[in-house]
Amino acid sequence: MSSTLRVGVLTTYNATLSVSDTASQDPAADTSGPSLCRLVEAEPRYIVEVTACIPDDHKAIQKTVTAWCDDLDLHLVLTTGGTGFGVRDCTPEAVLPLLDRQTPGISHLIFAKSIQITPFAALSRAVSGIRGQTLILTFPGSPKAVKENFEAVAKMLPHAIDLARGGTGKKTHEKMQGGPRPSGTTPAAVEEKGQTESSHSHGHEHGHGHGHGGHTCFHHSDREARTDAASLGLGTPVSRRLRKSPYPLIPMDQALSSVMDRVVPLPSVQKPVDGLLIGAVLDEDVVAVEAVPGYRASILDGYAVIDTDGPGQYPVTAVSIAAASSDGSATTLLPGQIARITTGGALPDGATAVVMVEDTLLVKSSEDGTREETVEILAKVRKGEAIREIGSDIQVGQTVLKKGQVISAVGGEIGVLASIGVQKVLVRQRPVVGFLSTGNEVVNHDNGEALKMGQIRDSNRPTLIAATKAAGFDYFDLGIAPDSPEDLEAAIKGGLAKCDIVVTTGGVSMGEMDLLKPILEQKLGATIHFGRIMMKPGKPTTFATVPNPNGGQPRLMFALPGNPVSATVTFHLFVLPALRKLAGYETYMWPSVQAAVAHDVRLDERPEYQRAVVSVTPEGSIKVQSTDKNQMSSRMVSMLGANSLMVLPGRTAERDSISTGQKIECLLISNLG
Ligand SMILES: Nc1nc2c(c(=O)[nH]1)N[C@H]1C(S)=C(S)[C@@H](COP(=O)(O)OP(=O)(O)OC[C@H]3O[C@@H](n4cnc5c(N)ncnc54)[C@H](O)[C@@H]3O)O[C@H]1N2
Ligand code: MOO
Ligand SMILES: [Mg+2]
Repeated sequence: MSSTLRVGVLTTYNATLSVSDTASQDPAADTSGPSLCRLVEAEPRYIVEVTACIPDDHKAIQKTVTAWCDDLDLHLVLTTGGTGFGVRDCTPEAVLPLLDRQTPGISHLIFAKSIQITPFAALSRAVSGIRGQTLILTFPGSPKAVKENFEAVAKMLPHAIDLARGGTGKKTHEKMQGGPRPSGTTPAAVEEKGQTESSHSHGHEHGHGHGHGGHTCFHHSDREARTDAASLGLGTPVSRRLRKSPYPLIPMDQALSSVMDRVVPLPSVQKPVDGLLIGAVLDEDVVAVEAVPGYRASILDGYAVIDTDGPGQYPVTAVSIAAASSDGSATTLLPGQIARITTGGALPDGATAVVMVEDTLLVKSSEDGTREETVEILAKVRKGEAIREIGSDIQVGQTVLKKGQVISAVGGEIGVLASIGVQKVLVRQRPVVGFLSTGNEVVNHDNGEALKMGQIRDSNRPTLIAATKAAGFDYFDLGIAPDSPEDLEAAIKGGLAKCDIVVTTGGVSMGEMDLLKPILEQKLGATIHFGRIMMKPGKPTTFATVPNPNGGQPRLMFALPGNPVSATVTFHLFVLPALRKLAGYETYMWPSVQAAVAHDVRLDERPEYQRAVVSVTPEGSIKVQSTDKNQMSSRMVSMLGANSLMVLPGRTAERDSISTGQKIECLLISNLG
């Protein structure tokens, strides 16, 4: 069993609730999804890799659970919600047909524990089982029930997961037992012994004490018990929105590998050798089928000689000016003869060296004075001197370029390919990225009109498009979409049809107009791999994979935060490396240097990517300076002149700043200043 167990947490909610349904509910209460994530991640062996919050919809539940089991091959899928008696509660009905095998023992164990706490546990219709190698448990929709249910199975879960994946479960079992398992002890029996009493709260999926003096109600459905039941759903009244993000705050390195592990380089195509090839990554070794030079060529302007003739006066019997030979053959030099030759001219057969004109004297010219007839060779020359032999630059059969090599803008690769007559090469397709700005307040930066109260100019799209162009990638400008589900869905779908990556900015945080996450999950069938990162700026950065409307590899979707600096920084940290990997680059992350900070830097509680200028001092050391003391994510001026992002760790009790002169890692996102 791998050391980390990858978990998916699916929260379902009733999207048809009206505002009045929430009247008696405690809006500050936690939600079951985030509670479950916290419970799971309290155990270091688990990592919540994906979460989703979707309506109580049979098909939507099946789609998500199937994708998590079959595509993501998670170890464990936990659902919360939809297990009660409510008319819309359909999680068991959705999940049951997906199971290859049911695990009634686990369901009974949960039931046995829950019924000790409240008789209303009898109203849970939760199921559990295995699909492929993934264990699936369905929990009710209240945080308390979720806690009790999870605690009921917590000790046994790793063992169950191990068995579901074909393991023997021996290790886990021994660990649980504090030693090797005595033969004949069943996992269930072990579990019973290992259980601790969970707190006797009354929280269960069908109603309890919030605001109602402990009322319990048999017929209440799952949704009503979710006293916290706000949601991130579309069409859900703001009063019912989630008050805590259901997306776990994951560390940056996890977010980066979550993205990069899902980026598969694009297929390859034959492309002509020309300037459009710059930036492309070769997907084949290129072997020379022509030699360079293709004939014995002179390096100098002078005389082709036979070295053994030595210094002396010789008749000039032939001329070789660099040009194609009219009959395809070379002239022949006999001992005692020399030939006039220019740089690049073909050597006559028999010539063994070239003497430069500066090392000769004219002895006799023709009668009309136009031709050299006799020339004196002043110095001795060595055999082979000033001759480029056939293939001395590139031999036939030599591998000149390697698969994976980038066709640089410097010119070397194009030059070599051209010199050996290669007309087409196999290169990775270049990805295309689409940019969509979102927000009712956002207007085109160049519309020429004065801004109305509440409007802002779209700085994100021009910024990201410019950075994309500079990196040599193609893009589609998808314009601006207002904060309406229909407009956003249509604009993103348009982008997905023609772009390998779609990047949106705005609408990913906690506001009622922040619709990107629910649209991705509920309208586009996307799998959100993360929705929040422990970083500054860029906390709500969202990454999803979306089914490709044209078939093939899923599309990648980055829903970046709207704040301009957050959008720009996360674009550099995630999108450009993803584009480079898609394009086949083997090195796709930014290079970094250690630089001494030129001033004290205060640390934020979140690991921070501060905009900075890295430079080389006259003494040759590398220093770094923040661009701006006030590094707010809305202040685009903090990007001015930045060539680097300082990688600052989060503040700890031991360290709250970096002192002047201390070295810090800096990512180089542009040339050194
Ligand atoms: N209750 C909470 N509120 C916020 C949180 C949070 O955790 N809880 N996170 C904050 C953080 S951090 C960020 S970053 C932002 C992200 O906001 P959104 O991605 O939802 O973006 P919007 O709300 O649409 O816009 C934010 C900001 O950016 C301006 N904007 C949007 N698009 C553009 C554009 N194309 N060009 C220029 N400026 C743009 C927009 O007008 C807003 O001022 O959320 C915090 N809130
Ligand atoms: O994380 Mo946000 O991007 O700070 O403003
Ligand atoms: Mg917002």
